[in-house]
Formats: sequence, structure tokens, C-alpha cells
Amino acid sequence: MTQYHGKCENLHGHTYKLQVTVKGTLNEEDLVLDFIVLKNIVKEKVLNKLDHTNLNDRFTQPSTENILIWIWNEIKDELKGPNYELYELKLWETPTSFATYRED
Ligand SMILES: Nc1nc2c(c(=O)[nH]1)N=C([C@H](O)[C@H](O)COP(=O)(O)OP(=O)(O)OP(=O)(O)O)CN2
Ligand SMILES: [Zn+2]
Repeated sequence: MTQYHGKCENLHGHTYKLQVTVKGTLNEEDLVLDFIVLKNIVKEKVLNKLDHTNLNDRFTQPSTENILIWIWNEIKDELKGPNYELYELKLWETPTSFATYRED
């Protein structure tokens, strides 16, 4: 992180884990949202843009918090359907360090 003092100001990598939560009601197939559709949106809008890139090229400060806000803005319109909407994001930087983002 560029705007951080401590061990994390040095260039380093993480194996992030992202959890996307959608809320809604059942459709005519008794699904809120097909997992396959959800995964394709996340792949196209998030993973293809961030995975194996230098996050410092996209973010002034690649904190978990800033990355979450960016992901939210990338997928919130895609995840707005007649019966569902984006509810919450959770992003793990390490198995023990994570942040959660929601707009209430
Ligand atoms: N609120 C936040 N705090 C920190 C963030 C962040 O994004 N938001 N990021 C970092 C660093 O990126 C750092 O890599 C993470 O630190 P840490 O959890 O200590 O990760 P380690 O892999 O070094 O874990 P160890 O438990 O020390 O092995 C810092 N803070
Ligand atoms: Zn880090």
C-alpha cells in the first residue's frame, strides 16, 4: 500500500477471497439468482480486471476497503434485477484479515 507506513508499504501479493451476497425473492424457477449468472458477472466485471494485475496501477491506495467500494460500483447495476439486488461484499486479504461493505 502506497499510503501506509509499515510492512505493507512494500510491494507484496495476496490471495484474495471475495464473497458476494445477493438478496431477493424466488423467481419462477425458485431461484433468487442463478449462481452461474452471478459467477459470470463477477468474473467479467471484477476478476478479469483485477486478477494478476498490479493493484497500484488502478488504486491510489489498494486497501481492502477501497477495493470493496470499487467492486461494489462495478457490479451493483448488473446485480439489480426484478427480484434481486446486491446486498453485501466481503473481501479477505488473508485468511484472518477481511472487511465487509454494504450500502443500507
Ligand atoms: N483496514 C486495513 N488494514 C490493513 C490493510 C487493509 O487493506 N485494510 N492491509 C494491510 C496490508 O495489506 C497487509 O498485507 C495485511 O496485513 P496482515 O493481516 O498482517 O497480513 P499478513 O499476511 O502479513 O499476516 P500475518 O498474520 O502477519 O502473517 C494491513 N492493514
Ligand atoms: Zn497487503
